Amino acid sequence: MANARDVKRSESEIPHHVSRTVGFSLSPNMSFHSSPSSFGASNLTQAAASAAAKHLKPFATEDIKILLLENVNQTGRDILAEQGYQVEDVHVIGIRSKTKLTARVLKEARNLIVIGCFCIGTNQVDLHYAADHGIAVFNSPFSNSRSVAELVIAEIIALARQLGDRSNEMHSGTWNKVSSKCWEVRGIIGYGHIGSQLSVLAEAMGMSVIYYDVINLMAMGTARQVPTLEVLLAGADFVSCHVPELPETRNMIGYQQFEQMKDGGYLINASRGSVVDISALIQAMRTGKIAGAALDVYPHEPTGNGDYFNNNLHPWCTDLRALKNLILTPHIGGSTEEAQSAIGVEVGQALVRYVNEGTTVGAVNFPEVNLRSLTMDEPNHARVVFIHRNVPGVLRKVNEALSDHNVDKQMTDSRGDVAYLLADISNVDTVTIKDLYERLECLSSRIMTRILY
Ligand SMILES: NC(=O)c1ccc[n+]([C@@H]2O[C@H](COP(=O)([O-])OP(=O)(O)OC[C@H]3O[C@@H](n4cnc5c(N)ncnc54)[C@H](O)[C@@H]3O)[C@@H](O)[C@H]2O)c1
Ligand SMILES: O=C(O)CC[C@@H](O)C(=O)O
Repeated sequence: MANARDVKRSESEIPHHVSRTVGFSLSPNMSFHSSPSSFGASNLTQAAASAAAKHLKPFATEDIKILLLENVNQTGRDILAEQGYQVEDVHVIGIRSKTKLTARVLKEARNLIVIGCFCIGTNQVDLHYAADHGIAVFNSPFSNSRSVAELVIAEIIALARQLGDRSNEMHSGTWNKVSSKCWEVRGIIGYGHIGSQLSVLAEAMGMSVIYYDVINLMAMGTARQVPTLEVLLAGADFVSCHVPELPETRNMIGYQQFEQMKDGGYLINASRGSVVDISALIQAMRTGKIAGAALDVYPHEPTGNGDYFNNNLHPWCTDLRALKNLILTPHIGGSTEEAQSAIGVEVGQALVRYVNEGTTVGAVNFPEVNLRSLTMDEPNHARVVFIHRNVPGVLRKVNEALSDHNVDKQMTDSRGDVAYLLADISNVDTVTIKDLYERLECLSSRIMTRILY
């Protein structure tokens, strides 16, 4: 396939109103998606497969868009394309927490300009590689925080009263009315979007809240920040983890940390599976050091629903399943109708703004750059998006390239090695845009150029 990241559609393909008001990208020299050789190969096997496939066309196959990553062979592409499917390197990918977009995968997505993580966590994407290749990444930073906090509150009460075990016993026909080791609740931790939301709910229930965070954060209500993780572990009855997956948070709660917890304390992890050492948890629960735990996330999670703990993927599966007063949920912290709908709107809108207007507000790997939207009243205007290496002298060269145009407004910012420039120019036509595009593409600092008009 041709590298169509900067060459999206022939101008004649773009309806006039779309190119003007929505600003689909880009250059007037566009159009060639597949090299002639892509469709030229013919051998018997392929011809037979295509002929067989032709019989099976139950619907408008051209409505089906297929994303092929990781260098799928051209023969496969051809068979799918013959069906009328749109086999493309897509410009936009939407994922949740399971799809791993590593550098190896992203390398194959040659047209990709933006990734939408329809969730909070972005650890599944190589953010650095993406930024370095001009690919913006958006997420929804707090649309499911409330849902996670509510789940954790439910788990605190369920663990303190051993509700899971009592319910399981009743389901299997056993009446076991006990009050031993069943408590009213006191104390918790964590302090980002979710931790602070949890803090508010917990205080409303009469719990006293202490939290530990690597940065100083304003306490909600009467919550109190403690200076170290050790102090927190020694002081909390319920330890609830709400940190991102980072090298520093890997096995943040392990053998030593369980030792530092109160005798008969509880642990809840609804952040990422790498944060808690599962073997250490199993030992702490077996010895009675930990009276109960709730896990929503695991070191390795499946890509879809179905068999999980039965497949012996994890050496600790059987031990974990046998433990009493352990609540196991399948990564459902943020899975409520309200959260999913809000995430869909938030990330969907961010993607549209980025693709149509170049706005990076909310991006997790780019500097935040925004310009007032172009409107229908501004004919013959274009918006230049120039993503480039953050090195000296680039702006002078960009402004030289822009100097044939009237620059109405311009904004630039950098984040680490990558800088992002937006400029609105007027008095453009397809010839001058093409020329400008080519001049910008020739700059050695260029990562990606888009011109929206
Ligand atoms: N179970 C689910 O369905 C679900 C839903 C949403 C989010 N999550 C996970 O929860 C995580 C937290 O979400 P959030 O919205 O509260 O994130 P956030 O970024 O708002 O807060 C994270 C907090 O952790 C702190 N932190 C980072 N490293 C730390 C360390 N080493 N020690 C102590 N504190 C540290 C940060 O300073 C920050 O205040 C997300 O990254 C995501 O992985 C899970
Ligand atoms: O819905 C998901 O897949 C992820 C939920 C959660 O872990 C998040 O990061 O928002």
